[in-house]
Amino acid sequence: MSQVALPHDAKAGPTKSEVRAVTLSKLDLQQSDHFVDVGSCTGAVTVEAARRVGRVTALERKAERLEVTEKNLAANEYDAAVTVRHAEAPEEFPEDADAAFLGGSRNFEAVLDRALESGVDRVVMNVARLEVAGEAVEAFRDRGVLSEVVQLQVSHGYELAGATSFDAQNPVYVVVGRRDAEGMA
Ligand SMILES: C[S@@+](CC[C@H](N)C(=O)[O-])C[C@H]1O[C@@H](n2cnc3c(N)ncnc32)[C@H](O)[C@@H]1O
Repeated sequence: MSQVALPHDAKAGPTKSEVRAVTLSKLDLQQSDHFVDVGSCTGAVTVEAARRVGRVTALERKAERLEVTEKNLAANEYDAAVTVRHAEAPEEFPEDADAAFLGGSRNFEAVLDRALESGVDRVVMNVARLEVAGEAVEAFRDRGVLSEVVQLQVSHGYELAGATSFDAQNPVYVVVGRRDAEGMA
């Protein structure tokens, strides 16, 4: 399938394609999964997941960003049944989810609790701010689901004086939780 198209922009997104690639591999999505994207914003992760699983629920607390999710979904091909909801999680978090991505950090401990109650066995949270990353790691560890913490730093090459130089993006912490976690590998 073609690359994800994101013709519509929103502040705070998108999760960059390289970061999405790692995030999705850690989520280990299966066709039978019901996947929940908390903080869908541009819908970049929603679209990627909708190409891998049978059902997706996208939650976004900001109405104008949820509209961007919807418009970008319309610009892409996917097979999943996708539900988009204007809600601040844990509100509206579905009761039969299998895997979840927390791209937004508001209420994240309550969201994590709800996700685990709902039956999620894979959950990934991406965090840019160091202190929040520390809190996220503790929250995952306290619930016995901390499996991995990956720090990603991506730089993109550009041409400079006939050679290649790099533009660095901010680091991202990818906190990976699994129900069967036995602590960090
Ligand atoms: C960094 S952006 C996520 C980017 C998104 N993954 C993308 O690719 O465009 C975080 C988003 O999460 C939303 N958000 C934060 N906490 C939330 C919550 N508890 N429930 C729903 N949305 C939330 C914010 O409004 C924001 O749009």
